[in-house]
Amino acid sequence: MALTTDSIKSFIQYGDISLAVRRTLDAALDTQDDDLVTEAISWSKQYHRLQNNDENPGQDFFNKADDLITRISSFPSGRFAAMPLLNVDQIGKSYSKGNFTLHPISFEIRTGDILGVVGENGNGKTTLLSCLSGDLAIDRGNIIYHNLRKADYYTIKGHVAFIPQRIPVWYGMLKDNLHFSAALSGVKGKANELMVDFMLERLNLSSYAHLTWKQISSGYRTRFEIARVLLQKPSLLILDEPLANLDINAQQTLLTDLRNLAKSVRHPLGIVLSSQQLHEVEKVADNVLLIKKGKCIYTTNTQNESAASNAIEIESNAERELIGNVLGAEATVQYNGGFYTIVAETISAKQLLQKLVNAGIEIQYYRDITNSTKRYF
Ligand SMILES: Nc1ncnc2c1ncn2[C@@H]1O[C@H](COP(=O)(O)OP(=O)(O)OP(=O)(O)O)[C@@H](O)[C@H]1O
Repeated sequence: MALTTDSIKSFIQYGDISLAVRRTLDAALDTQDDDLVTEAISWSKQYHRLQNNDENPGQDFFNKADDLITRISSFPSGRFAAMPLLNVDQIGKSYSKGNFTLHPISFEIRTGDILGVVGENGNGKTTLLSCLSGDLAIDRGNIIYHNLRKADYYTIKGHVAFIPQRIPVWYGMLKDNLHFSAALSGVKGKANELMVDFMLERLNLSSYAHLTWKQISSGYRTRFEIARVLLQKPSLLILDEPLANLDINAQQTLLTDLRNLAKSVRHPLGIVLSSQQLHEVEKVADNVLLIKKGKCIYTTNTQNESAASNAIEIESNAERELIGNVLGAEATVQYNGGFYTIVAETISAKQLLQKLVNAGIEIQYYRDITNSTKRYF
């Protein structure tokens, strides 16, 4: 576990304590040593207590970190190996009412993969996700779930977890629902207590454990739902717009956590998530599908062959005419209400930026979108 513990040490060194705590919990779980997991949970609780009281961690906190890191690193590193999970071959779907059609689409997902599904409202993201989760029957094509012997509804449901955009109401306390969820997947007795405690800490829900659905915000309901389905150990986790109810920090935390969860040594999984937050999704996804009017018009897996020009996106108060004059015939400039999209075939994204800066144009925001789905939005 030397690699993992080295990164935890560096998070602590640079003050990224929250990240260090989350990674330590994951690494402790990967050791499968219950005592170590219990101690990591209590260390994490100490951190959250300090945070809630606006206090800085003291020496005892860092000593405990050293102790946990040393013990975790004495375990052999498990090896993550990507395995085929799902093959989606030319699937399509129409509804009995209305005109919408999801046109044939193909892709594959392996354990450890994150697939981002992006597109504007009403373009078919939820439809595609519901086909993958088994909630909607497909009209054509084939989905192969590699580690299932049968692909009937109940078997798929035991293997694929789907978190909808609007989290359904649950009854009773959050903690009891988690115990129930773990029990449904066969985790009983002490192991159930440990795993629920772990999940509450891991998703920073411990101080909400005794609250009900009505008493927590929509962002926390999303976190609760993630904790609940993870206790059922799915091999494919599908999340419909999970970022929608989260603040910007929580979005980053969730995406980094999903990245790590997918490649967990103990329980690797595939993840599919839909979102409007294109750039955020592109940062963590292995492949991004852009769906427009029910058609997959772009995937990042094929972009390397198709990106024949360079593109940047900038935010600037400069007039379009001035930008156009500075760049001349080498680039086309488009204004998209707030942003300029600039495309050029012969000059690189960096050179485009350089020219603008050299001409004294003030730029509030810049992004190289040469290989981004954003170009096709
Ligand atoms: N049960 C249904 N019967 C008929 N049409 C439907 C049904 N469900 C969805 N649609 C239509 O299918 C299209 C795609 O909807 P879908 O929810 O898949 O899009 P989306 O990209 O997820 O949108 P959003 O980002 O708003 O959630 C829409 O035009 C919607 O009206």
